[in-house]
Amino acid sequence: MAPSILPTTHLLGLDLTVSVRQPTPLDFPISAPASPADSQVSMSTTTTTSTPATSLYAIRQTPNAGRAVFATRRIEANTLLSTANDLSINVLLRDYRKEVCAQCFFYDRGTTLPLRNSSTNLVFCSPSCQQEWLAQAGDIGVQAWTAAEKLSKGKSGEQRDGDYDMVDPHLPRPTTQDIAAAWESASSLATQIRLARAGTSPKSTRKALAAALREAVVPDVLAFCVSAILVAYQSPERWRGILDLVPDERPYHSFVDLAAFTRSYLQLLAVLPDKLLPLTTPETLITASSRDSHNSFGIRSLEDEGSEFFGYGCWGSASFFNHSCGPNVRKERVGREWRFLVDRMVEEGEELCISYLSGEERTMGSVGRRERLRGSEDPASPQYGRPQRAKLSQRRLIRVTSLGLFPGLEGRKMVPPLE
Ligand SMILES: C[S@@+](CC[C@H](N)C(=O)[O-])C[C@H]1O[C@@H](n2cnc3c(N)ncnc32)[C@H](O)[C@@H]1O
Repeated sequence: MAPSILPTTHLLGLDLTVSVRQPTPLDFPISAPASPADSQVSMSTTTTTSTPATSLYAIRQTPNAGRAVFATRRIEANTLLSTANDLSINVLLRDYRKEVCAQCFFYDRGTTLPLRNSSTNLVFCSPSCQQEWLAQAGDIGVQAWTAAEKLSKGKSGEQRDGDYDMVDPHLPRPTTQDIAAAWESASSLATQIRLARAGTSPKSTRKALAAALREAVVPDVLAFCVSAILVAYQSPERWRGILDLVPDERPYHSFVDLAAFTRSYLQLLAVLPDKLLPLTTPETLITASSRDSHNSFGIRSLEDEGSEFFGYGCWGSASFFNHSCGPNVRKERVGREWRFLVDRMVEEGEELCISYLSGEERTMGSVGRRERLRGSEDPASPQYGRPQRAKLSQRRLIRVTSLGLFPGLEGRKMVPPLE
């Protein structure tokens, strides 16, 4: 039966121009590099087609929308298709760190949660969530998050990079060459910091380390990088899941964004536990950004149509659904899991789609939705016409609101919801 591809495109009149990536085997070994990889600024760009363990659907290549999920038999309405419990890279926005449980993302309309871990500054809704988080993080995770928290808090209270928050979202996205050059230019400082950490350091290398620590911190970017490095270190299987996702070769939405990542890299090189240093590399961080960009799900409040955007995360197994504005699959977050349920009866061979939109976007007109789904308004850009996922980046959303492009939505409580 012929697959029904791009239902939304027709509904919205979108002119999507998404290139098809051929599935190829994974080429990125998970093991730590033998030596610091500061001169490697490449990312792994291959994807493979996973085989889900279900008789309900299969993932297949489509002519013009990459891989997609197709029903392999008739499925009744309200059938649970899959449960994604493989949260890997994720960020809980700093502004919400006292209000959202770091384990199950419970949120009670802005109430500060009762249990706080003093070294990481994370809060929990219950002792069991706290214990579960600690067990999953392990000693190395606690050490890494403690080090990041110290950096974010700074000696004189909270540090914020003003430029980062205020950047114009319409600035051009860095090209792949810009990205390679930025990471390359961080490499000599990185080498010095590594030498200083190894204790074989003349004064100049110790200075490099001190300089990295004096730079302004962007806590949410730092958290993204810590999370990525920990996934790469602790969960080879989940990291492979990340590698399997469709990459965005231009994941940084501005030069300020790119600089925040290279700076976070140097800062983390200066403070993370020794064991994590072999994976604290441009390759890890570029790979993480490139996969996160089109594959993250927003983590939102469960009430008020998800008006509170707490953060975002990658659930590798959930990232093969394409977007439709008339989806036949609905998604529900239950704690750290996503559940996908068929909304109406589907026939064998039908494409199973979710909506990438949420909150206010669901009630937007087609023009507004089309704008939200476009990666770029520049037809020359490879992002042009590409549907973008939720967060696409919380960083961008925060800036959009701070620039007042959504009048009345200023302030972090009113970040415009995207999914
Ligand atoms: C989360 S991934 C979905 C799975 C993806 N197609 C793959 O091959 O892995 C999101 C990406 O899929 C593509 N996509 C999703 N929905 C689409 C649609 N309705 N039409 C065309 N491309 C779509 C876009 O490239 C988007 O960036």
